[in-house]
Amino acid sequence: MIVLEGVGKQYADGTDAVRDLSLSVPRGALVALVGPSGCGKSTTLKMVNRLIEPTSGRILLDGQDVMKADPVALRRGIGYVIQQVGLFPHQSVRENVATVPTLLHWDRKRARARADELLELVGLEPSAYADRYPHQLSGGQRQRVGVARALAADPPVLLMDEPFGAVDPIVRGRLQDEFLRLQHELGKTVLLVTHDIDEAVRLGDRVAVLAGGGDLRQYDSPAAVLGAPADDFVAEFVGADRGLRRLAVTSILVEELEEVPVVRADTPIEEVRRRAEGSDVPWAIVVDEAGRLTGWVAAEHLDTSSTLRVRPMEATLHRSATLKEAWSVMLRYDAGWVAVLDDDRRFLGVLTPESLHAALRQSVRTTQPTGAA
Ligand SMILES: Nc1ncnc2c1ncn2[C@@H]1O[C@H](COP(=O)(O)OP(=O)(O)OP(=O)(O)O)[C@@H](O)[C@H]1O
Repeated sequence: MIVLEGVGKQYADGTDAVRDLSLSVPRGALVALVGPSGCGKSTTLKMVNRLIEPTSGRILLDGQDVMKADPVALRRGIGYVIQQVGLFPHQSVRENVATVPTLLHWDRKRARARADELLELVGLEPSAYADRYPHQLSGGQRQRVGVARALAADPPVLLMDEPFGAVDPIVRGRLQDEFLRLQHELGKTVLLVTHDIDEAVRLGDRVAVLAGGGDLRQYDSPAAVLGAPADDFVAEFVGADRGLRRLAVTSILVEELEEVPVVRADTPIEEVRRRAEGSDVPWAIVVDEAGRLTGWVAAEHLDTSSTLRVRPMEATLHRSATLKEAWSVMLRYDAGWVAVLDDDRRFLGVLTPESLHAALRQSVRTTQPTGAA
C-alpha cells in the first residue's frame, strides 16, 4: 500500500535526514518506524503525505507516485495524527473531527453525524464532549479527538507521528489498547513513528528499526526484532531486557500445551483414578458436557473419597493470551500450570513453564530475520 523506493531527503542546509530508504507497508498492516532521536523518522513520515518533499527516490501510495498527485487531495486521503494533536482551539470538538468532511463539502448533517459516530468510536460520548472546546479536555481526550479527526473521511491510510507521546504512561497504555482494538476493527494501513520500542512492538505488525540518516537496520516482526536483533545497533536499541519485552509480544501456542487427564463430574471415580494414575500429573481437569472447564480434582482424594470433589480453578487464560499474561497469572496464583480456554471457556490444555519456554523459542524460529547486518 505504501512503497518507499530509495527515498532520500537532503534539507536545504545540506543535512541528509534520510539517505536511501526502501520499505514497503502491506495493505492493512501497522508498521512502526522506531529509532533514536534525529534518525529521520518524522522526515520519512512527512514525505508520504508530502508535507516534506523527497529529494531522491520514489514513494508509491497504492501504486500511484505521490509526487504526481495533487498534494491537497493526497493529504485529504491520508489520515494524519501528530503528538501535539493540532486541534483548532476555537472550534468545538465536533467541528474539529468534521474538518476533512467539511473540506470535502459533505452536507452539514452528514458531517455532524460522522463526527459523532467517530467520537463514540474513540470512547468520547458525543453528548458530553462534542460541544466542548479542546482546552476543556484532558491530554488523553485530546489525543482521542486527534485520532477521530484523522479517521473522519475514512482514509485507507493513517500516518501517526508519536500519537501517544504527550500523555503519561498509564494513559498512553490505555490509548494504545484502544487504538489496537480500533485498528482490529478498521484494518487501516498505518505507518506509525515512535522512539519508544515498547510502543513499537506493542502496536506494530512489523517494526522497522532505523539508525541515523534513515538507515534501515531491521524490518521484521516484533518477536524477531526482540528475539533475533540483526546487529549490535538493533540489540542495543531494543535493550538488554528485550527477553522480558518478548513475553509481551509472543502468544501462547495452543499446540504446545500439555495434555492432562480430562474427566466429567459424573465420570465414575474408579475411571478417574485409573486415568490419573496413567498420567504424569497427580490430578485431572473436570469439564461439563460441552467441554467447558468446571474445575479440577486432586489424585490424593481419589483414594479416600467416593465422590469427586471438584475444586474451582482460577488460574485460567484465554487462548489469545501473551506469554507475559501467562507468567502474570502463574505468579498471581503461584501456579505451575494454567488452564487455557477458548471463547466459550472450553478447555484446550494446560500451560506450564516448559510450554511457555517452547513458545518463546518457537516465536523466533518461525520469523525469518530479514534485516541488513
Ligand atoms: N528543516 C530542517 N532543516 C535541516 N535539518 C532538519 C530539518 N528538519 C529536520 N532536520 C534534521 O534531519 C534529521 C532527521 O530529523 P527527523 O525530525 O526526521 O528525526 P526523528 O527521527 O523524527 O527525530 P525525533 O525522534 O527526535 O523526532 C535530524 O538530524 C534533524 O536535525
